[in-house]
Amino acid sequence: MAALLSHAGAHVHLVARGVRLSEVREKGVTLDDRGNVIHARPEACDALTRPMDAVFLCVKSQSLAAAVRANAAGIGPDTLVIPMVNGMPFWFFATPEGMDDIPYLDPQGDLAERLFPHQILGAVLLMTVRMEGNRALSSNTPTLSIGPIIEGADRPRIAALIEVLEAGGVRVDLTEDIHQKVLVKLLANLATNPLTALSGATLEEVGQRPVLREIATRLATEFRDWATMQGFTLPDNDWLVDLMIDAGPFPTSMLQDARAGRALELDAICRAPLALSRRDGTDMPLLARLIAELETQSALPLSETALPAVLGRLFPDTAFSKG
Ligand SMILES: NC(=O)C1=CN([C@@H]2O[C@H](COP(=O)(O)OP(=O)(O)OC[C@H]3O[C@@H](n4cnc5c(N)ncnc54)[C@H](OP(=O)(O)O)[C@@H]3O)[C@@H](O)[C@H]2O)C=CC1
Ligand SMILES: CC(C)(CO)C(=O)C(=O)O
Repeated sequence: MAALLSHAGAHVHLVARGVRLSEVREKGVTLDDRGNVIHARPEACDALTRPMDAVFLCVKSQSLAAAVRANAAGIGPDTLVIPMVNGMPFWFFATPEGMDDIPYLDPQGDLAERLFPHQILGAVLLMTVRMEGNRALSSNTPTLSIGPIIEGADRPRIAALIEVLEAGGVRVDLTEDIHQKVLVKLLANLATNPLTALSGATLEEVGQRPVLREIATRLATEFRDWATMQGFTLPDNDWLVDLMIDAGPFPTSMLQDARAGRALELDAICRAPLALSRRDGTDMPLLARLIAELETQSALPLSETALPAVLGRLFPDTAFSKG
């Protein structure tokens, strides 16, 4: 994002730390989008020191609160704040009066304390990017749905932001229904990410292997049942299977994290939806068992030999583990 926006002429500050900060200071940033290489030199810093027009939060969901705390000086009362993260958003039940507490998403209240609902733009980013050294490798045109999360957002500021994004080559869809769009993405993430981190399967493999496809669609059904109760209409399981097959041999972001031994985004993608479902009187028993398995395994993803026994525990009532 920093490469695209700087390249289009915006004055971008890029916050980073450690080795990454030194690299960005020395070499700038490089985006390679299917062979189209963009190099740019945003202003690198270890924290923002004065209010920005807009702040994109591009960290993993579990790092959001710390990033906002460290960069509070960059967020004035009118700064637009765009959290570009997967998972259940901390702002989902915000009202003009403030943020509602969602388990796991803002444990110390940092986000609720520092951000006003009117300045937050919900976002769903469709982009498949991975870092290779200092280069970001992208395999699709970045597509961003953004939308205010409550009434009363600063429309002229949002229009100016969209102009900058589009000048950078980001396809932007300004939506009045960002809650719905976020849940559609979360349906895909919840049904596939934890399962791929456990099994090592790519999206295509989950769509093709009967036992994995069955688990993914059952997870989606559990989540859809909760969302339906909340008044949302989410796509059906055929949509999910098509998405997985169409994605090809793509390792989800959570599988990439598992392979690299990094922390998984389990709070936002799994634990928070499960807690909400229980709070609202429903449950997601299969998701609960999957979380428990992920929590107890010492190394992820599992080997092909270890996998059947674990899949058997997910479905104690059937012989699915043989699939
Ligand atoms: N990659 C993708 O294609 C997509 C990702 N997403 C979502 O976007 C979000 C970000 O993912 P992604 O970009 O892949 O994650 P990465 O882990 O690649 O990047 C996050 C970066 O944030 C840095 N960081 C974390 N906290 C701070 C801080 N306080 N100050 C400065 N830097 C910080 C990390 O630095 P360090 O290395 O020092 O820890 C790391 O470089 C996730 O929610 C992901 O699910 C959504 C759609 C697509
Ligand atoms: C591709 C997709 C939708 C898979 O759930 C994703 O967002 C991810 O890998 O995190």
